Amino acid sequence: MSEPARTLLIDIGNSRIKYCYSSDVSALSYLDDIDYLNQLCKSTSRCLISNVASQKQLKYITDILNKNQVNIQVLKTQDHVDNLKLGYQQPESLGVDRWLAMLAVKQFCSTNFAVIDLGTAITCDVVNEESEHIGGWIVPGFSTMIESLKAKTSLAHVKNHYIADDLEFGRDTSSCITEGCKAQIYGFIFMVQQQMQINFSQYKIFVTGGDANLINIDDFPRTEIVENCIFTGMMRFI
Ligand SMILES: Nc1ncnc2c1ncn2[C@@H]1O[C@H](COP(=O)(O)OP(=O)(O)OP(=O)(O)O)[C@@H](O)[C@H]1O
Ligand SMILES: CC(C)(CO)[C@@H](O)C(=O)NCCC(=O)O
Ligand SMILES: [K+]
Repeated sequence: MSEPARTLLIDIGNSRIKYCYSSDVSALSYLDDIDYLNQLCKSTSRCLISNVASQKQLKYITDILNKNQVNIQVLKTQDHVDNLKLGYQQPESLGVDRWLAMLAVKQFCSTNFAVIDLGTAITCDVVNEESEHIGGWIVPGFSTMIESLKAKTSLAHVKNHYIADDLEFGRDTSSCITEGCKAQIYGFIFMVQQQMQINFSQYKIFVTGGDANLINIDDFPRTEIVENCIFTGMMRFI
């Protein structure tokens, strides 16, 4: 029997490329060697792409897909999909990853919500019960904070291995950095919570992204982790 038709989903993130098939969005892998895409093309005829990296990066990937006769759809941020009204004056300038994360959460959440993506950048986007995107925040992500701290100080030589399960005060340079940057993320989430509390009587907060495992979610009421938000959002276009 031939394999069922399935679509390849590719998320070109700021620092790495992830992919999965529409048959199982939870089984995501990292495309560390882009040329491996030639292998992936053998089991698909269609591909959806979200890209927040460079056009050059996107072209490299679409060239491989075209060569393998895979049908490509590059997703672009659009206003008024699934009734979601974007808060930007120029909606198309809102990152497609942020838009897809909001569309993903809208699939299962009908109350006011904030979605926080802990990636290379950390973003927060707030959507009310009327499906209006109120706005959001963009700050450096965990690794980005550490890299910029090292670039601007004489801490460049410090190796950062240790990350505590719960938030701790550091007792050497390395743990002061990792725990301190973790504390920045805790602070960010607490501020999201405070603003949600001020604006809404009912709300939920969802956390996603590569660094979601850094925080202890039990420390935050009304907050839960949702994995693979971007791919779940992409499934809307299958
Ligand atoms: N091999 C890796 N490359 C990059 N980041 C990694 C890697 N392994 C773990 N990480 C962690 O994942 C975080 C990045 O998260 P994520 O993978 O969601 O980012 P991304 O690929 O840039 O996508 P996004 O566009 O969502 O930011 C980094 O801050 C880092 O701590
Ligand atoms: C903010 C990031 C870097 C987060 O990945 C991405 O969504 C992006 O490049 N966005 C474009 C700018 C914006 O969303 O306002
Ligand atoms: K992100």
